[in-house]
Amino acid sequence: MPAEPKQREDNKHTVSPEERRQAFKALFSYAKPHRKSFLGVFICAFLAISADLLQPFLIKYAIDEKVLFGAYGPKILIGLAAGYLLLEALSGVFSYVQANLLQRVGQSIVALLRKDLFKHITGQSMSFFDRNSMGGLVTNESSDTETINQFFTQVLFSLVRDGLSLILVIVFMFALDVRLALYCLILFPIITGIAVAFRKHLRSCYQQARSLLSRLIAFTAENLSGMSLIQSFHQEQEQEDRFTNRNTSYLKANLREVRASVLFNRSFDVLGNLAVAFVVWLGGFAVLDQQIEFGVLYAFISYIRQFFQPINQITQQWNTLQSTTVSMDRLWRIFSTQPEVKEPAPEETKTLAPAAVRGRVDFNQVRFSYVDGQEVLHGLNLHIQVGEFIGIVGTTGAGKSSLVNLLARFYDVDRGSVEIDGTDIRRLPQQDLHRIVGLVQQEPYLFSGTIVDNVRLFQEHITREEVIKACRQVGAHPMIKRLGRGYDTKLSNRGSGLSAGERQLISFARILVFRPKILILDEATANLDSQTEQLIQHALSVVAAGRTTLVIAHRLSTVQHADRIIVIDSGRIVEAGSHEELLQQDGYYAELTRHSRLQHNAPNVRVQG
Ligand SMILES: Nc1ncnc2c1ncn2[C@@H]1O[C@H](COP(=O)(O)OP(=O)(O)OP(=O)(O)O)[C@@H](O)[C@H]1O
Repeated sequence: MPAEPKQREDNKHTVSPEERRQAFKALFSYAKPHRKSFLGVFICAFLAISADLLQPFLIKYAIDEKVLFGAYGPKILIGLAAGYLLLEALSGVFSYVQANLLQRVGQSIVALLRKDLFKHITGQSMSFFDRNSMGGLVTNESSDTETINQFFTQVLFSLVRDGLSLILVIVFMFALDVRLALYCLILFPIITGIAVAFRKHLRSCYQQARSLLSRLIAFTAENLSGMSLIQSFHQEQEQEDRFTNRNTSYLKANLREVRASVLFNRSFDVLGNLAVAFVVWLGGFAVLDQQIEFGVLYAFISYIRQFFQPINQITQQWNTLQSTTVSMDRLWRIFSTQPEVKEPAPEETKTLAPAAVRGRVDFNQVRFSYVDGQEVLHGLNLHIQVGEFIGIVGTTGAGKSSLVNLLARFYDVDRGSVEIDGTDIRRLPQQDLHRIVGLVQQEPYLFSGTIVDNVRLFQEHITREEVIKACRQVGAHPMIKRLGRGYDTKLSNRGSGLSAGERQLISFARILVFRPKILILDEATANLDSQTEQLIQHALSVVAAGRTTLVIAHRLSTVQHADRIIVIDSGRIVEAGSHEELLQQDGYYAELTRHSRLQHNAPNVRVQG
């Protein structure tokens, strides 16, 4: 299978208008299954607004027909009062139903979006995680999806509800008096002009505040993860000063935003009162001239007040629309990234039943680079027999991890191939490959959960007994028994309560439980005391039995008994053979051994790395 050329997307890639259109189209596809609920929301909104707007009409009727002055006796008056209360109640009920329905739809959409995003991110290749920071992805998963919720529950809804409300107010005003309504419409472009101008200023305040907040969060996150460094170099005061600078800038930006917002809202109120005065002045003359009735004027004054509210609401959504666009761009960039490591095409796929795999591994003329033009492995050949124990040594940056990363298919080779039992691993479904190749990382990752959960990785079909048996075999049982609640002890924060050696033992037990035919071990660099060292050596011999094993060794003692030791230097295998053979050759490996002995003056010789 020929290697495909690398297509790595640029981190700073900007979203084109066409891509944005597609992004919004994709977003609306999430809303599609909720069409009926949206229709329900809009019907409820329409009914609530209508009930609201009918109230001034009732009062107008009561004034103009002299009901308020006892013209028809108390019965009609009571009837009108009851009608008014009924309209108020209906408006309340429909608003309540509409708000609930809308929140339910918005939350359901966002829950699904979050799920899809999580699935998409976990399906990405390692190169994706090289390019995207953890903090950024967490923001995408949490706040960007939340902004999308606001788009549905605020922006879209406001456009419809307030737009509808505005239209109905205008209709009611025309129904009352065409001339007065026309005068009022003159206000429309003035109000909109002011609102748009103000919003522009508000938007820039808002954007500035958001970007300062992002800076503050990034600074905090960076400091938390580098806390040990800060404390060991006594950098607390410097970091506090830098934090204070950022914090003060954010505070100022926030206050600026609040000032602009208050000014805008108060200006709108003043404008509203001026409009009322204008209507009272014009309408008052019309009442005096007996061109309109007093009730009409009363209703007009009520409507003119309601005229301002929706315009204000709609313009307020502008900020949310802005942040939705930014979030949408960010999410779209992730959703449109396809994993570089792809599943094989159906006609290329070869299934290897994990149980039937023997465990032969071949690296054939492998060339590989993380970044175009900077090759890390240069035409590397390595043929590993079934059940062979291979030690891989070499200085820092030699390419040891890169080699095993290719076998786990975290990345694909640029040229050449990696084969298991003679099958190119690019032809294997990834799920099968990951059952065949097991990995114990340099810093074993532990999830929040019990020891049992961590050994069986939350797979309920693996029994507790199997877990305990595996832990006994690797020698982790006594250590686990000493923990507060034994196998049910809850680990948190990546198992920070356990030592590096203990975490490694747990990850060895995982291997026994999942039984991969090929094992990759990136040995921990941490200094281990001799007792833990013995425990780990024993556990390694247990998990390596009957498996093809590749161990990246940072302590040469770990691989002294390996069937074969591979020495890698600058992306090439420079020596290969058993410990004794390599010492006899008196080449690079012998040099490494001498160097490590001199450096550490200890029986457990180490190589840099
Ligand atoms: N994710 C990455 N993106 C870009 N370059 C990388 C990446 N990982 C490793 N490299 C580079 O590839 C080269 C080989 O790195 P690799 O991690 O394979 O070395 P190593 O022998 O395992 O080193 P160590 O013993 O320090 O783990 C180095 O020059 C390194 O800087």
